[in-house]
Amino acid sequence: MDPAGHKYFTVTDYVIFALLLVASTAIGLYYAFKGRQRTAEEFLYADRSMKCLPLALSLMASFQSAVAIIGTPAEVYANGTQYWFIGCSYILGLLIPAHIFIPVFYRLQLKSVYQYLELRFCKAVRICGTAAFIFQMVIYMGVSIYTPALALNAVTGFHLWGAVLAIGLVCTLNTALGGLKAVVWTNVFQTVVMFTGQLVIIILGVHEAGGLSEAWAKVRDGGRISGIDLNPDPTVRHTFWTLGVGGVFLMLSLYGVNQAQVQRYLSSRSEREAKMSCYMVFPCLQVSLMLSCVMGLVMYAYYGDNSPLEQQYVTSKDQMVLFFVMDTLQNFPGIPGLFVACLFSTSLGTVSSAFNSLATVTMVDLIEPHYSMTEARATLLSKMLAVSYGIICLAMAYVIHLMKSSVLQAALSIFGMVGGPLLGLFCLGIFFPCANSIGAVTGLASGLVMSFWVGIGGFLSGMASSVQVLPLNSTNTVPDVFENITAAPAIVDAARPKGLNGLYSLSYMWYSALNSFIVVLVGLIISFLTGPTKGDDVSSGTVYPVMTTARSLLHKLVKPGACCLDPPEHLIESHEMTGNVEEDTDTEEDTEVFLQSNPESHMEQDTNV
Ligand SMILES: CC(C)(CO)[C@@H](O)C(=O)NCCC(=O)O
Ligand code: NA
Repeated sequence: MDPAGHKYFTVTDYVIFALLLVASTAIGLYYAFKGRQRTAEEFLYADRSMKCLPLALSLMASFQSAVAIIGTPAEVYANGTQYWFIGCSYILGLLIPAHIFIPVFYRLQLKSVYQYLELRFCKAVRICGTAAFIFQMVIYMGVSIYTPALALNAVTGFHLWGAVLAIGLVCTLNTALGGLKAVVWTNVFQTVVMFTGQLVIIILGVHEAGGLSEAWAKVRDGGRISGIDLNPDPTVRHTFWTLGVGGVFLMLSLYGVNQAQVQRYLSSRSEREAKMSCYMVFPCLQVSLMLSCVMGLVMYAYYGDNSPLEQQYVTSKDQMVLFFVMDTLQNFPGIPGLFVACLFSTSLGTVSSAFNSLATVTMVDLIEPHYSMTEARATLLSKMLAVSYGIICLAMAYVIHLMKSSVLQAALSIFGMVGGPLLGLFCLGIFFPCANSIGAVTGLASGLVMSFWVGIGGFLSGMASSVQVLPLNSTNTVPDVFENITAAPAIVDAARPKGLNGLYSLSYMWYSALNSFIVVLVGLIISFLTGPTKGDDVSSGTVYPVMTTARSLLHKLVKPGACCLDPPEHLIESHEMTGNVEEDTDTEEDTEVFLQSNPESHMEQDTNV
């Protein structure tokens, strides 16, 4: 360690790190030459030929970046394992996309998820949705590129913008040259690196902390193992309700209606395969959550309350994990390099997946409907788009550099603030046949206004209150302007936020639920005032038949197996119309329910798109 507290990489570390970047680029190049990417369909949808295991890993990689690897342990170190309860939200957060969103989107054979909005409402709604998505992803990219670079810079003195540029360059190359197939396969590789890196660090870390039983005793005595917190107060940052229920809406906005994910569902060989991949995300996400939470515990077992932040080795809690690795595992050559590779790897995957989806929506939703062009032209343009977004996101990283906040909360807040209203918009279309276009646009606008009002209000009032109060009793809270004061319950009771401040101190985990609810509510009210859409006027296949499905499910519970033994005639017919019979030999039961409820709709499908 030098006087500035920097710890340095050895040659082995550099070699391992460099290998990661080279391997990621090589996979991109391989698919670039193998697939040739002659058509935009191939570039953006991998010719709709993907299998479910690589897709599942890739689905996970989209929204799992260095932010989670660095932010989660820091959260657990500071506030205990309460955050782990977000794992409960994965159940509904993945079941609902698999059984509601995937069937609707897959059968419409969409080119982008925003095309749904035009089919269901009108072109204006589609453009608003696309714009909101681009905005969300560009900010999120800034966070996920910047996070690993900053940590690396703070701890090893590695050049900050050098690291940012390296990520940007590798991802841009990958996306521009390789297309979706390359992105998916690099994602698979990166996920493996991520799991390996975390696992190795945990094992060695436990060893350094004095063995398993010693480590366990320390975290238990330090109060880091949290029991379930059932406090219904929505302003408490992390409780079972904010995480387990609020988290469902967060998950839906990511895994249900986000283009990056829907594009992966659509690229699979069959609807069944798409659903399976969504199911398979569940264990992968749980393992990943477990590893990052355990990492936080290991860090606590090693440092106790005497954190590197307090000893001023690092300046923010998001730098702690990497510092921990460099501090304890420097004598294991290559291990710091492996961990840095793991950090960069996860962010690389996220960024390539985002670039690819951004290029897709810009092409499909903003350019194609207005200008017609040849296939070759279109492919070239999608590649140029990937490059342009690369540059914009680098600029965004600089903006994030200027803001100082906890990266995990920043990323999840962005998902809730922009992803929440988008989720609301899709729910309005899918579940409420009466909603009309005016309602949809006004609803989306209200949701966005609400979200920025509460989000920015919360940010500012959090900043104000962190100046006044917080007599830190050294241990379990680390000051952080982006976090609500509710992190320290004792203080909150004394100064309970009132009026608007009550709204501002809403836990960021509720943002997605609140904002999507506002969109649906306002959307319905305006639709009724301006003349609700009549049932027959809704494009077929764009509404999920909630009541029919519920009734059929109920019926099946009473008479189990009835419909499986004796499928009605029209069911088989309509099945053929969807065009993927060869894959769907044993479709699950609820699919049949859905088909049964509106068999005609699928016949018109092809002419519709
Ligand atoms: C999306 C969740 C919440 C799913 O666990 C998780 O991946 C996460 O916390 N992501 C943070 C953002 C990121 O890692 O880039
Ligand atoms: Na990732």
